[in-house]
Amino acid sequence: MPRLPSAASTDDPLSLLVAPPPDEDPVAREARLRSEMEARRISDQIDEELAQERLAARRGPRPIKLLLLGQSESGKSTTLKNFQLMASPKAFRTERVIWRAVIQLNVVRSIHLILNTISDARLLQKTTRSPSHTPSPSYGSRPTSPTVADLTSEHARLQLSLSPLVRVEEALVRKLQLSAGQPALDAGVAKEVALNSTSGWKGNFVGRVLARRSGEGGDEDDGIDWDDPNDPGRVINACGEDMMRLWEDPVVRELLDRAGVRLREMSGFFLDDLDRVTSLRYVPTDDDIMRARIKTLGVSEHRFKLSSSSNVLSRDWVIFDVGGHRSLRAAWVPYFDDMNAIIFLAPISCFDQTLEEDEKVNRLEDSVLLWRSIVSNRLLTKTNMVLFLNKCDILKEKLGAGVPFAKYITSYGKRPNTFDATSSYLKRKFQATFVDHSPEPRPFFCHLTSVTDTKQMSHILLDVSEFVLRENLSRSALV
Ligand SMILES: Nc1nc2c(ncn2[C@@H]2O[C@H](COP(=O)(O)OP(=O)(O)OP(=O)(O)O)[C@@H](O)[C@H]2O)c(=O)[nH]1
Ligand SMILES: [Mg+2]
Repeated sequence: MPRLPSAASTDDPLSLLVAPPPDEDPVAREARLRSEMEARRISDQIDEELAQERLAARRGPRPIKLLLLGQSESGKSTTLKNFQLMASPKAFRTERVIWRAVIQLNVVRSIHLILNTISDARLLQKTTRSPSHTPSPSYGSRPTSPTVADLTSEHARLQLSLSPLVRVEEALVRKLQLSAGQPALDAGVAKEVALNSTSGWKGNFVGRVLARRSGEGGDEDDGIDWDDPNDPGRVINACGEDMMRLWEDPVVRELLDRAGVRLREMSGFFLDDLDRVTSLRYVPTDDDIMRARIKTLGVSEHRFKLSSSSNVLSRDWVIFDVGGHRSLRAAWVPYFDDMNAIIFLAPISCFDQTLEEDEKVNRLEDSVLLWRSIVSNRLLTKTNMVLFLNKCDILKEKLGAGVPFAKYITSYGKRPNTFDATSSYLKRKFQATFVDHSPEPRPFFCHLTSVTDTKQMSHILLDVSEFVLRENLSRSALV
């Protein structure tokens, strides 16, 4: 068995070097022992100082922790994207390759919705012609559209020419879900593609793209391999003109209206940008990335440093993004402990919509109830609350198009159907809930937002960050 040399071992070069001289007299010996003791004292002192420094660095200024809450599609992940853009625009833009795939998926999903609506209408037309017809439950008691009869062979041609998009959709879903380490679902089965953000799908995706790029010498700037023969962008580009024809067709628009399919209000709507988005060399802009939609599963944690000219914000921040679907809300609770602030998003344009999870529940009502349960939660008594009354751009459009707010929110009564009046009314309602249900008095901090508007958000997020830091400082001064 091999033996380690002992301290006194004469063949250990280090022992030989530090050993006292064989002829050392008592005075020399005492001087040597004194200087060895002093050296040990200094060494111990240095060790102690290093240990203290390590401890202080570990304790550091604690990062500010921020949790994003709200129902599904309220704009949480979009708010996170704005924070990421503010903290590090360069890192944010390295992810354009992923968002390109997400936007392509959003586009082909919208086209499929249109094609399915046409197929349903044709089916309905056939069954209404048959003598034994009873109204289809999916169309309810809606009268048969006179425009169904206007569907021509050109529509049939478009349906056929756009059929390759089914495979493109499947390929995109597989690509994104495999990056997320999730089993790939059949694109037709999954109502909406959702990704488990805890598994770092963006990192996997970018990593694979970068690895392939370095192997094949692709484009250096945006991570997109323009020479990839399997790039879904090629089929999308080949179908581009027919997609535009389909979307701009008046008969198709009429069918969508009658079927209640309001594509412009849906998440991930890019059909008004088909010209650009289906071009062969399409690279998403920052604004496109804000509008791209992928549903969040699980909870993801994002760390970054914010800085400002005044250096007020130079702190580490950790932001937690969660899935807002009803089935995912129980996963929020473990994160309530030790949070400095919550940004709660309530999409106020949804006053005339119901939850995807439960079609009997009005979306705005769900937001108010959710807000009440968050502000009254005792675990969050010391947590600062920031409220974003979001999707103001869509609210303005809806009210401008004449959708009556009071029809859905009956307590609104006879007030004017304008953006100023409805948003002020909702702000008062949310504030009253906050004041009545908070266990302790807290400042009410609210913004009217359109979180897809990066310019507006850069100001709002600075304001929010300063508020959170200020409140955090005054709280720690009280402790
Ligand atoms: N026009 C407009 N669209 C918005 C706004 N806020 C969010 N969106 C869009 O709405 C969709 C849903 O937003 P997300 O940020 O993904 O919603 P979320 O709260 O993270 O949803 P879950 O992950 O399902 O919980 C995205 O396509 C966004 O681009 C807004 O203020 N205006
Ligand atoms: Mg999300």
